[in-house]
Amino acid sequence: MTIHNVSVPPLKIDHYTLRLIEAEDIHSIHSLINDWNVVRMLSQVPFPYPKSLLEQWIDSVSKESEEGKSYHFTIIDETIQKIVGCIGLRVDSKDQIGKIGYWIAHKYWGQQIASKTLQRISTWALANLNINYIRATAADDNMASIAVLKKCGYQPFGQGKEKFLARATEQPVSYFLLQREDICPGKAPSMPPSSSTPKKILLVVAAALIDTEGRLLLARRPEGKSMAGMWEFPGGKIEPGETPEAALVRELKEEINVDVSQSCLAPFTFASFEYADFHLLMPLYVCHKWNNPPEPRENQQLAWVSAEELDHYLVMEADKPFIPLLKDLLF
Ligand SMILES: Nc1nc2c([nH]c(=O)n2[C@H]2C[C@H](O)[C@@H](COP(=O)(O)OP(=O)(O)OP(=O)(O)O)O2)c(=O)[nH]1
Ligand SMILES: [Mg+2]
Repeated sequence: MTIHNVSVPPLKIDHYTLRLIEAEDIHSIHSLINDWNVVRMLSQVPFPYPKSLLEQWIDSVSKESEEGKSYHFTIIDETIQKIVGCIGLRVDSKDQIGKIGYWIAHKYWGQQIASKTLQRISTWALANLNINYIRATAADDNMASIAVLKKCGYQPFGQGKEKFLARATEQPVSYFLLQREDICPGKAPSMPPSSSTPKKILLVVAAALIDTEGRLLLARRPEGKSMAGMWEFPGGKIEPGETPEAALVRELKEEINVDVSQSCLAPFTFASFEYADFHLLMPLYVCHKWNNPPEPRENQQLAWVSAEELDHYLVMEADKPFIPLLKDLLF
């Protein structure tokens, strides 16, 4: 599937840059991680940490990142041009979960590097990888890490015990989970649900563009939008005074540079779905004819998807009932 070809630009946050770990990083990383203060909080790392073992690890994670199985980054502080820690996650595509881990060198503790970079990588991962959740584990005596996870929106979801190699014992640990809904840019905290306050109805219009090979176009909500990383049908909100068809013609031009005429939009079905903050009412049109090949204008990924492939895409909750109908239409 196309969605595994993730390009990984260096990620920036304040004066920190996260870039994929490279073989040459070994000396800096080894001098920073081979420290009891750091290693005692990492379950998989022995102490002392032989350089040869680190070399093997860097080698294996470099291969894994080419295969889309894991993404491990060095954190560089640009003001001093030095590596200050590492952060990364392993992707479990079957369960659509990313398992995250990080450490910051002892001399750089107290600068909020972990929370800034955890926030950055979590937002990137949920928007760009084939995952729905990120899971983290912290030793119960790692108060700093637990505070970082909570600050970044991770929710505790259970406890257990894990072997910590450096301590040569099992340690009690807490598990944390971050869901896409926990990252919502610009969203005001929602009021507790109340059955007496009706939700605002949001009118949105969307299109299933179908090409001559019988595939339909999905777009991925880009980083910065709510529910980033979920796949949807191109379209958007109907503005006051607009007809749904006029809004869809406008949205298709704005989002994917496609010219369609209103007469080529055939009403297909609609979604009526209650989200936490609003009730979505969204007509879906089918369209077979347009000008200009679709191109992403909002930094979103686009994918032409066949009926067989549809189930592999994480579509917006409201769109799920469309899938069997569209499969019937495409076959
Ligand atoms: N376009 C689109 N929106 C959908 C789909 N399914 C679904 O739940 N939605 C929701 C997500 C959003 O809450 C809302 C549409 O918002 P949007 O962000 O696309 O709106 P827009 O294009 O006007 O963008 P913006 O200017 O507000 O950023 O409808 C879908 O298949 N397509
Ligand atoms: Mg839109």
